[in-house]
Amino acid sequence: MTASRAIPLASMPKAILFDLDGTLIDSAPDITAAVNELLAAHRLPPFSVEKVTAMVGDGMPRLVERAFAASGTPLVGKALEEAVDEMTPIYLRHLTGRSRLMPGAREALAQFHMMGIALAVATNKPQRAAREVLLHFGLVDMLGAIVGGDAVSHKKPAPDLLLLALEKLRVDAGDAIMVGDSKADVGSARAAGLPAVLVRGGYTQVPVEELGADLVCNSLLELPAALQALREVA
Ligand SMILES: O=C(O)COP(=O)(O)O
Ligand SMILES: [Mg+2]
Repeated sequence: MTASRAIPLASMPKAILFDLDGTLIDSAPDITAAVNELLAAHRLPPFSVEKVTAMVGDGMPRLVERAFAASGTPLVGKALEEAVDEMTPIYLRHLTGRSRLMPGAREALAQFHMMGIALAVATNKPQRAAREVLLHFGLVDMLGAIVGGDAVSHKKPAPDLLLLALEKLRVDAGDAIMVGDSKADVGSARAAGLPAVLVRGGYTQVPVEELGADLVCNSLLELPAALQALREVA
């Protein structure tokens, strides 16, 4: 655990907002299967999980745009919109078969839930997809809100998703923290006025230490103790 800056927490937060892809779940293999099915329908060759992982983080429309661009057939305007529409049912067919919970995800959520902390997921993934994944892994009952990229006009790193989640939880930004894996998570947390915690092992292309988070954890297994320790020094 490394703190790059003192997290401004005098007490445990009233709410914790979690990113989904690369933070609570390792969904890159499913997302890759969806991308490759879409590309195959356009007679384009598949990409590796590593290659697709680098395209994830800014929502499904950007994923589709990046996949076609990387295939040497960039799409814009109506053609891109049509490809995104075509991707929607494909994406929904590849949500959980190859995905796993990240280490400590269930345990961390359960521990915070038991402590009475309100929990939400704020993800750039489409909302319906996010809900289905969380249902599959049996996490929905611990969550006070699930907000997805298509629920707002500006995805992370804009603050909109986090503010919507906080509104649903009825918690002020000053009483909450954001936990994620990438630049968009830190950006959205800064924009919404929340401390940002990053967890290693997600889908960032830039080392997490370089993203300006208040705290970096090796895994979600460390998170409950890390927050407790920060409270004790605050
Ligand atoms: O679907 C994406 O692009 C990323 O989703 P995330 O915000 O949960 O990381
Ligand atoms: Mg993520």
